[in-house]
Amino acid sequence: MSNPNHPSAKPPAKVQLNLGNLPPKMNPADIKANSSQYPRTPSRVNPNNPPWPAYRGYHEYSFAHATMGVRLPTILGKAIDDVWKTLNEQSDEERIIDLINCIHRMEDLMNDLQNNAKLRPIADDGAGDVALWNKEIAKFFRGKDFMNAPWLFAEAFKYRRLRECFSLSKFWVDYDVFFRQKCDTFSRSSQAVFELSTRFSQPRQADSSLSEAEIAEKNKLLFLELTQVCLWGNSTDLSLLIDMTEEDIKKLQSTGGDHLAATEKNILGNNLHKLADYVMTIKGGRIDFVLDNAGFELYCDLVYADWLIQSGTCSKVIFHGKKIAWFVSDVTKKDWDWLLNTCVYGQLFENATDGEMDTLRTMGHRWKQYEKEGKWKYEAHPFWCTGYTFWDLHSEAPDLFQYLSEADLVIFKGDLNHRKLTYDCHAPLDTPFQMAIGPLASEPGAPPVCSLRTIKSDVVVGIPPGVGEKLDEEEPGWKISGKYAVVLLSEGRPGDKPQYAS
Ligand SMILES: O=P(O)(O)OC[C@@]1(O)O[C@H](CO)[C@@H](O)[C@@H]1O
Repeated sequence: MSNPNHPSAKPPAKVQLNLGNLPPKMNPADIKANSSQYPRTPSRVNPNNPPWPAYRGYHEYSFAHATMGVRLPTILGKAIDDVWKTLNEQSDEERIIDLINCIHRMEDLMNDLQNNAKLRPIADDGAGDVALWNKEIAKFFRGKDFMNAPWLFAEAFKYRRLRECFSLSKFWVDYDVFFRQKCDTFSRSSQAVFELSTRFSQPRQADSSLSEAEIAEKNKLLFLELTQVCLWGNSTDLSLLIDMTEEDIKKLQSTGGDHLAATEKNILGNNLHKLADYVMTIKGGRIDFVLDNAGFELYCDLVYADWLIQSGTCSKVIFHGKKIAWFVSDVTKKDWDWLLNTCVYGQLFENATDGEMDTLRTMGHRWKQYEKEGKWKYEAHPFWCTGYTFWDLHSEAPDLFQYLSEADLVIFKGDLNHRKLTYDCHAPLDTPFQMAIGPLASEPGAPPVCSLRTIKSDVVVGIPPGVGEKLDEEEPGWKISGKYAVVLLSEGRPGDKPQYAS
């Protein structure tokens, strides 16, 4: 038997080798990204092991690290301030005490975040998504904490825990800690709001002097510009830009023609023209938006969707929003209603002229009419607020997949949706979009999918070789600045009948 106490069982003293002529060591991210075992074969892929290596909070080189360590506690701190503000406006003791308990639960969450606690099951608050959350935690994240679970799951988990702080209360179940901020960004966007309303409030008139070919060409050009308005409307999301001045916002939201021509250069993966060619073939169809941010971005989405209806491209537009307050600025039904009603009845913009206010009201009335007639529909499937990526949409939410498969096009807005489409992992920059989104491109019945995304976090795919590498050298912050974008299109398999495991 070997004796562990014998001197020969001790490890040898360290031998120092002089290795000055060997090539330098790769950093861990590069080792993983270059490894030949990626992408993982489908049977080895799961939420803790995406096709390429996951981003995790402890990866100091990634935006995940800054988010988990600094952004999330800051966002939660501001949310607690918001609740105190609400509490100070209350008079009923029972409601006050109930709200104080919500604050205590938020403080517990802050404590868990700051001390990197393990991810625990979601408390049974009676909501339909609890089983799905707890199944995922039990299967893939047992013993994982906020920093070593994949960033996407850990971050989504934080927002579901925040929901739990209120869903366990008696009076505050639907309280949205971000609602005040969301309304505020819209009211601070007056210049861009009126730039669009003064152009688009009047119903579209067909120009009888033009030939069909000329009308088609004009339509295409307008579509190209409106798509850019819709794309860049995403650059002012609240979670990154909370402390922006009015001037900063104006610069980002500039919607003029020259500005758009210049910004097309910043679309690094650019299927914009392919998208336009495809959309021009749709007549009286259905386009779905998987929404991102409330306020100004939603307003741009609505201007875009209004054109899709008026041009005859669509007879129906479906907007997919969130059931609960999510990632600070995501659209909920309350945000949707607020925007439509504020356009018609609001007095948000102190310096606006009566004429400008009229244009906003005209558009608001038309939009509400679309909703009444069923041309526009707001939906909120619970799957959008889970920790699953869209690689699991087909298997975990077959009803939603079936519904999306009936659309002529599904447009996913923003950074978070893009992360979910691509499994939020370290895929090479030139990975084709179809490959990066997996089943949502390859499953029978997969609809045509477009990602309109200003780049605000690490995962980037679908860009030509060499472009990202050059930016890495010249502008190391390019992946989080929101200055660059992608417009990527997957054709899907729309002709094929969806199939589900029995
Ligand atoms: O989805 P959006 O509004 O375009 O961007 C959201 C964002 O600012 O916050 C997310 C969560 O931290 C990141 O994916 C991204 O940086």
